[in-house]
Amino acid sequence: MTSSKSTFIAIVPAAGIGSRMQATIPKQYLQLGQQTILAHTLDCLLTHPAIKQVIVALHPQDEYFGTLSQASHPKITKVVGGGERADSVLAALQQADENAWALVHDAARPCLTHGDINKLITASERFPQGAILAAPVRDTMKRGNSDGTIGQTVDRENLWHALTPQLFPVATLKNHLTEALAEGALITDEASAMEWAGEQPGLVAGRVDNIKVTHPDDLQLAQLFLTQQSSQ
Ligand SMILES: Nc1ccn([C@@H]2O[C@H](COP(=O)(O)OP(=O)(O)OP(=O)(O)O)[C@@H](O)[C@H]2O)c(=O)n1
Ligand SMILES: C[C@](O)(CO)[C@H](O)COP(=O)(O)O
Repeated sequence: MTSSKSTFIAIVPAAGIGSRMQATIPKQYLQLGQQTILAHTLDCLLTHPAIKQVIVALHPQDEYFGTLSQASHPKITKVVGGGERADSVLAALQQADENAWALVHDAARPCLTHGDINKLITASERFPQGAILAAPVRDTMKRGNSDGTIGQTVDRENLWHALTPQLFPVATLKNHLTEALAEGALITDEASAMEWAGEQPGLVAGRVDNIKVTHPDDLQLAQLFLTQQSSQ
């Protein structure tokens, strides 16, 4: 359980290639207004007063990070990421203070706000096993058949979109993630590693504009959200 005396670090998995974005460069380095997607994400984390360190996992052949003004920030630690997002997160956890709490946040989510970070940190005082930002599903959900037809309607009661940051104790997350990956478990977010180990992280309702830039049309949406945020 976090307290006002807890130490918080951020982990930013930024070692992906952004294949679904169909861009000529990794999507985290695409321009979003005045700076890149990753720069926006780092600015939010670097300026939050409770975050003491930001560990960024980079692709081994990354040739862009060094061009960011944030690269020389004293709070930044770089690590080499892995083949999957979970491997990149684990590489960062290896460099993290075992007594700290880690806010793991996708580089590809540049619209994160301090308000949502504060909400997650405050809520985690109620969730000793950690918690994640999430958004309740608002549409009727369908599971499709391979032929393109509707297979079934999925009950959307208590169905959430998992967002990031996801906040967990470094030592516990590192142990569970290591074991889950060694067992070949499918781990697409930090909470799934904790759930794999039998933990029950908390769900904290977050902003729906905290989108993950994944497909080409997400870029314009992220720009709109950032413009709206800066005018508030
Ligand atoms: N081996 C990987 C794969 C992904 N990521 C990071 O995890 C976040 C979420 O992953 P995703 O949106 O899937 O990014 P990509 O893997 O780059 O996208 P794609 O799946 O379209 O290739 C991104 O910030 C990405 O940089 C990472 O650090 N290491
Ligand atoms: C961590 C995450 O953003 C939560 O929704 C998501 O699982 C990342 O998935 P991706 O396929 O690695 O983008």
